[in-house]
Amino acid sequence: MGNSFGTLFRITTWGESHGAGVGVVIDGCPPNLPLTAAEIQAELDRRRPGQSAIVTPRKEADALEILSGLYEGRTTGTPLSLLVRNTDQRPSSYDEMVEKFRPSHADYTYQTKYGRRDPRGGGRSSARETIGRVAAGAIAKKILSLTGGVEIRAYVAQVHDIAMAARADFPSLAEVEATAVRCPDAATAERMIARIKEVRSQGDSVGGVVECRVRGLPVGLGEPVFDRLEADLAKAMLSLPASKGFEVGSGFGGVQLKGSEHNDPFVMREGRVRTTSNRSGGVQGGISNGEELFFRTAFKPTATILQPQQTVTIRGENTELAARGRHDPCVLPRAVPIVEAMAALVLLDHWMRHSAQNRTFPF
Ligand SMILES: Cc1cc2nc3c(=O)[nH]c(=O)nc-3n(C[C@H](O)[C@H](O)[C@H](O)COP(=O)(O)O)c2cc1C
Repeated sequence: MGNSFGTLFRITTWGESHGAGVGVVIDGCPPNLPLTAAEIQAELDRRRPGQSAIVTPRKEADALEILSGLYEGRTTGTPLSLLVRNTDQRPSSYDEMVEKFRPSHADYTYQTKYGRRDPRGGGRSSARETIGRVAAGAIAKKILSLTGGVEIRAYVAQVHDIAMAARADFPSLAEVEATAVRCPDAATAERMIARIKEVRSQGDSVGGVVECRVRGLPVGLGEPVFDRLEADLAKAMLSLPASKGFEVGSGFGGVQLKGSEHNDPFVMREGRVRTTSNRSGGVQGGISNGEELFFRTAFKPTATILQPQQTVTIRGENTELAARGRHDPCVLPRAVPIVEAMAALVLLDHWMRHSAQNRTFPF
């Protein structure tokens, strides 16, 4: 229940923030894929805490161990089990949270639903859970790139009220990784970093928007009804901690246009059906149309802030909480590889479904 994602390329994540470790079991990975721990580690390093001055200082190497599913450097087609041990736990930072609910975090709802919870760092609600998603997503990304040259690029497009100008070309990975905030526009990135440092010094936090673009997708991924490509992407993105909004293509902005302004005209180009604009964001009728996939995910300001806030105890008493512990003043820079991983998981799963239905039989 609730800990698995996907249909043919299926993952189950496990583990808590301050338990022994976190990880993922991947079912359905094709056999014979060349794979090393180092390739997966590269993606985990983009997600890990302590990587820059604007993220949580928790010191975790997030060193990956592959426990199963790999033999002589290639996948075997059997379940892959990937593990990252927790090393820098300081559960005493969370003593107050045993009794007091952090406003806008998961404490109250978990406590009420289950009658008990692991208050050390949020337990399962901690973003440490996303390590398993990023590890599995690294494998999905590799398969997608080998299969059809699919490239997935997420980046921070907005922090608080600082937004980068819309960009026509596909940003390179080097541009995204060039600054600690992962915004490919260097001047905007500087302003974002300054804002994050400013709110952090006030014991406060800010949110923002991650944009994601995918090129090299074939026409045909997705379903016309419930499992529409954008519906599955929306679920993937809204399943991330702190995400609050999802839009594909023109999104909410599209409501300001008329149909005549919003439609993407078709044109024949180099023997292929293309569109001259992309307000659809690469999806029409729930199915990829071969244009660039484009979607945006909004993340709220980090819930745990170091200022005193009004709250309630588990015994129902009004009280105040000034949180301690190590927190991200803005989750956006670390959310980038997580968004890419979830996109890869959705796209590979739909690629496998599409292949199974449309390419298996000789009629
Ligand atoms: C990369 C990343 C890092 C996060 N770091 C923190 C953090 O340091 N402190 C915190 O309170 N929340 C953090 N969060 C968000 C919480 O996990 C999330 O707000 C909480 O689970 C409640 O879920 P909700 O905000 O979706 O309702 C982070 C989220 C992401 C994606």
